[in-house]
Amino acid sequence: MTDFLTSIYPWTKAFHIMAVISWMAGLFYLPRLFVHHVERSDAIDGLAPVFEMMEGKLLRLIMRPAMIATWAFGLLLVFTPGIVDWSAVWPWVKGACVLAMTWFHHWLGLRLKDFSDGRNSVTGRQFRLMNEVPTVLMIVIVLAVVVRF
Ligand code: HEM
Repeated sequence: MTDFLTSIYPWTKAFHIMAVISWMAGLFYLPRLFVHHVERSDAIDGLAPVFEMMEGKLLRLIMRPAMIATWAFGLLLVFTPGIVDWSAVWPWVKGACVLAMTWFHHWLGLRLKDFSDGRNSVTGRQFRLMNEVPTVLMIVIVLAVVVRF
């Protein structure tokens, strides 16, 4: 099994990176959609359900499968022999940031449910601030895996 994981390592990493790009695209865009949902949807009748449809499709059809694929390929990389040196700092930093990114994904899902239940209480400004969370985490993760401090 470990020989097999070693032989497919470049493929696993390639698909991990593709999944990461897709997941990140959604994590960056969904909070932006929420900003406009909060600030603009009262201006035009029928706009709020259009936002909800776009947000729901982004979350369910792109972000959720991409998050699952990121985790699946990432864990295959973890189990590939010789890839992760647990005595180094970077895997722990990356692990903590990845857990925070996963929490952020679920936080967005809860906010979407609030919108569909008509009880959103987060302001556009707060969504703008939260939009920085995946940016900061992404910077730390990429530095951790590439620079390997
Ligand atoms: C979801 C759980 C994740 C796990 C378990 C995981 C695990 C791993 C592992 C073990 C590697 C292999 C490092 C190597 O080949 O030397 C890797 C590579 C990589 N990961 Fe992740 N990762 C996860 C999520 C993420 C996220 C969220 C990002 C970006 C925001 C990311 C970006 C990368 C990049 C860019 C590489 C390639 C680094 C290189 O070329 O050496 N990963 N990941």
